[in-house]
Amino acid sequence: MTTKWRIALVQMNIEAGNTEANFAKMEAKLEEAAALDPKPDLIVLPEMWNTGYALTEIRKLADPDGARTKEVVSRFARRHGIHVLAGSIAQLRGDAVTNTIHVFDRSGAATAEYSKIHLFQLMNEHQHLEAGETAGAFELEGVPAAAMICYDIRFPELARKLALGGAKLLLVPAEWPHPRLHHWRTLLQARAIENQMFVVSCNTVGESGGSSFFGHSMAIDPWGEVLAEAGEEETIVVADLDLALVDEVRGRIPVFADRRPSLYE
Ligand SMILES: O=C(O)CCC(=O)C(=O)O
Repeated sequence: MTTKWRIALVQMNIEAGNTEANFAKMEAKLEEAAALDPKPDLIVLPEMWNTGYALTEIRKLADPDGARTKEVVSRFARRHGIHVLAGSIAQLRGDAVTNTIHVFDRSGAATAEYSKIHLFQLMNEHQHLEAGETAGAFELEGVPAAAMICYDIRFPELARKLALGGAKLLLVPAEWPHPRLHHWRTLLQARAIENQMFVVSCNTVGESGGSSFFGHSMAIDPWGEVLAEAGEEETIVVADLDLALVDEVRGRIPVFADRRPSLYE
């Protein structure tokens, strides 16, 4: 199993409520990422890329059972032999809408699904979306990985649980606005340092519904070093990770062995 992973983060502007434009852009961005040389092993899309924060009409706009997303992204993954974490989408499930990630492997098979656990009240998510009920742990070609969505990163207990479950790589699609850039950077670095794992985040850019999304998609190593970070424009961020660093850092400062959970759990 290779420990070297090239990851591409699609930092894109989403047009709130315009699913056709967003699907077209997403497909174009996937092709652009696949054309990188060398080509990435994994492409990550941002949060709710199909609809943006068009929450008042979200039931009408959400992808029923994620069918359209699954068909398009699965076909792309298979054609290019690239893993895709299809950001999250607004997904219609019966009567409810969830904020859901789908993961596809190089053969195009859907290998994991995760719905945002913590809904962000400041942007009224709790009034329009249904929260997920399970944590997002999965494997990428034998690599233990995990996903959290945006506001989820404010909950260190969740990241710790995923790390204790073995995750070496945490993937974070987001739609995180100004003025909390310092929260975003600090929280992502903290999750990487305290859990001694890679944290890779993909944010959106642009203005919508009075919010301004700042980008700054990042790849952070288990030592807390920022390997790559975007500015505030549309771009594809590329990061080359060597997952062997996780075991090295965990061996150097044995945080997991030194835990005393009986005193604080
Ligand atoms: O926690 C924050 O400050 C931003 C979270 C957010 O925008 C979201 O979860 O959609």
